[in-house]
Amino acid sequence: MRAASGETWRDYTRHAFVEGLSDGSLPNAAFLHYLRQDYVFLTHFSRAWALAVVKAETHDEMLVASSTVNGLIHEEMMLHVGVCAEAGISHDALAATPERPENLAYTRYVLEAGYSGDFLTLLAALAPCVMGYAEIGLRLKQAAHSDTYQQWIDTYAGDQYQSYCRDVGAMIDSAVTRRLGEGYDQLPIWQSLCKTFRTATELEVKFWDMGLTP
Ligand SMILES: Cc1ncc(CO)c(N)n1
Repeated sequence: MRAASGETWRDYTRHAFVEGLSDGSLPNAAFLHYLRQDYVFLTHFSRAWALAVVKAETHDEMLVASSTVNGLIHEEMMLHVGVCAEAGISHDALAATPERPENLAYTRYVLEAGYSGDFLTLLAALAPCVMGYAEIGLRLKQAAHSDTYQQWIDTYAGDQYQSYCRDVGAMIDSAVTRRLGEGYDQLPIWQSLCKTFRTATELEVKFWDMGLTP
């Protein structure tokens, strides 16, 4: 799916916002604005992963989907609450953040994939988020020339997040072959799943664009 998304994957994982996190040149106001939007994003994104629990077929799929829901709500969202609290933004203020249209477009796209699509369509819409941030986190950990955004980088490069990413990847692989068989990439449905993945990746690019325009 990543290979089929072409340039878009690079636009997402090498975005100017990401490079600003890496070298510390990202203005703090842009970072906090992004974090506030991302908190709202994660609220809806957790709901979309909860739909994956509902649409799963096996206990293994349910285990991975429910762990992801748990990680999003108990860990990733709490990181945002903590960083914002240090910057003087209360939990109430964070929850009251007005949602930007770019944010709304992305999360509702993913939720809609879950409401009207099957399990694989939902996973194709969810995958760029988890996979992309894990990839960005690892690269920045190796390349970062500044410690300004170290906590953010460490979160996504850390063992916990990387292990979520591996579990989700393995679960997607087995969910695809379970439903479509080994020759999955010869089927028309595969093209449609790749298109969903690519659209979600484009919406990640728009999310970073939004981050740069507080
Ligand atoms: C927009 C966006 N994509 C991916 C992640 C990773 O969970 C995130 N926190 N926010």
